[in-house]
Amino acid sequence: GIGRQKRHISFSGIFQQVKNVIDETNKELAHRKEIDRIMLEQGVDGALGAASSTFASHLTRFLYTKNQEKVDLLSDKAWITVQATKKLISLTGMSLDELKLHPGYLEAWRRQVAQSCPFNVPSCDPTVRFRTPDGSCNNLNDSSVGAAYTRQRRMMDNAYDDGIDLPRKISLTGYPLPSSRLISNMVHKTDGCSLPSEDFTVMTMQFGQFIEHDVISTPLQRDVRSPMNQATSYLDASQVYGVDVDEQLKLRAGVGGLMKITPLGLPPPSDEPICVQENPGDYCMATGDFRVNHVPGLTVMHTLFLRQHNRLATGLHLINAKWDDERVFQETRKIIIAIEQHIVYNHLLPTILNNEYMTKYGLWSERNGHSMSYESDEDVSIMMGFSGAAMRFPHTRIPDVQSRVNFNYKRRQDAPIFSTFDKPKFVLENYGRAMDDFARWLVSFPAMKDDRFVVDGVRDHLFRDERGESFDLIALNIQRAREQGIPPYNHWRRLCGFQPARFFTVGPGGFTDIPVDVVKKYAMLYK
Ligand code: HEM
Ligand SMILES: [Ca+2]
Repeated sequence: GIGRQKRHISFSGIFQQVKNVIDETNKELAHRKEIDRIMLEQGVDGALGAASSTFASHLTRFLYTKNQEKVDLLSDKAWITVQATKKLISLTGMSLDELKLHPGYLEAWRRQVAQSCPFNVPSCDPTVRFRTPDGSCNNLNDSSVGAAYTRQRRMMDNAYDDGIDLPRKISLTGYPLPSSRLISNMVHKTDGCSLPSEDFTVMTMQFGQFIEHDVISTPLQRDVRSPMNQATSYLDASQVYGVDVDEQLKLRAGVGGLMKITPLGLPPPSDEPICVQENPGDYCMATGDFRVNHVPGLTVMHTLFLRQHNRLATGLHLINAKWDDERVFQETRKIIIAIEQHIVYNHLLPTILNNEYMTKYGLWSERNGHSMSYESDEDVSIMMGFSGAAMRFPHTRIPDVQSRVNFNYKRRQDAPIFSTFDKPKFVLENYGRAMDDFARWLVSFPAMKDDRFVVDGVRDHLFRDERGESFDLIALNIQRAREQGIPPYNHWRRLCGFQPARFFTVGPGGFTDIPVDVVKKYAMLYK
């Protein structure tokens, strides 16, 4: 039909067609931006931003856009790519797969889109001693892989309803998917069943969130469904130091390799105050990652690493008097990164993977010396299934409270977790000594069990405001996966070499790794 005819047009014809759709889409983008500008001037978006207790602003604190200019530029290009693809599909009558395989369109597309791509491939000096701030040049074969502000990747095709950018709304049966909140209520509500772990302290949760912020930071990108990562994908303490030279310089003291720290030993104030300041003297803290103020326990982790940096730098400078600020800073940073990696591999991962898998995948550190293993053809960039789903599993480890434990571990004072979100007043209490109290809690009280139950403090009362309205973290997780086109359960089973589940039963042909009571719930939820 039409598709076949069109495939025979000349290359210059194809080139012109691609050019036209891109030009047209550029014009549409300019128009949309003009509308946005007018809305902002008239206060529609502005009103949301100004009222700091609104849900919208709470949510944007968690999925915050760090470098608006950079993210906007990249999002615009991504938006144009998506919209122009849709236009080409309707213009040519070809399917997405046919277009992708068509040599003429592919070539015309590459030439024109690549030309306007704002991303430069970094050039690398293989002799430098230290990691770059943004993670580039770690892999000399592919210098931008894993760098900040590059794309997240997929393990398999996306599962958008239209294969391009439409969030998943329809199940395989053609019926609408159940509401995320309903799933959360039926499967993840504790009903008093959420038990403390018998093996692990709150620190396993808190250190987990801390290192998650080292490797993942998905910005809110309007209209574009293929997220980028604002963090470096490497475990390189970018949540401590930032992801570019400018960020690092802002956080550094400029002498002796030290980082800025207040006289009370706390992180310095941020010039972007995205936290809730309630008491006089409250201030939002600045670290390499903007999420530092989310809960007191997380602020503790940032403070620990900051103090440890300055402690090491002071010592290194003492024994290497000739080293300048830069040298002391970089040598210290290198040690801090090694410490963090050591804890991840030898202490955190074994709380998640059993001995068999730790050994099978060679995850333990060497007992002596260091490992020289490096796989340059391994793509280290964060996978969307990881940021959007798998790495969120420790949400089940979150306790309902954030607690202070006194110096002799005798008294404990609980604050409901929902009362602490984004409020630095908790750690600032008592001239910052409350930080120690929260730290003692992290290492002396249990995290919650790794099960399907999630405490009400984040499942019912996330960002609860004065009117008692709130979010549900688990419903957000489920919804986010649908928005990001993360493939459904059976796709992952196939990818892992298992048969897909065909019936709501346990055993052959059904679910094999989910308890029968949960399978019954799924049978009620899904067609
Ligand atoms: C105090 C405890 C925690 C709270 C209040 C919290 C809250 C949140 C919120 C509100 C989001 C954004 C949800 C969305 O709209 O998609 C989020 C995302 C996420 N959380 Fe948590 N979380 C906590 C602990 C953890 C822990 C312990 C881990 C893992 C070790 C974790 C892993 C993640 C990941 C991977 C994301 C996606 C981040 C991104 O793509 O930028 N969280 N969390
Ligand atoms: Ca990193």
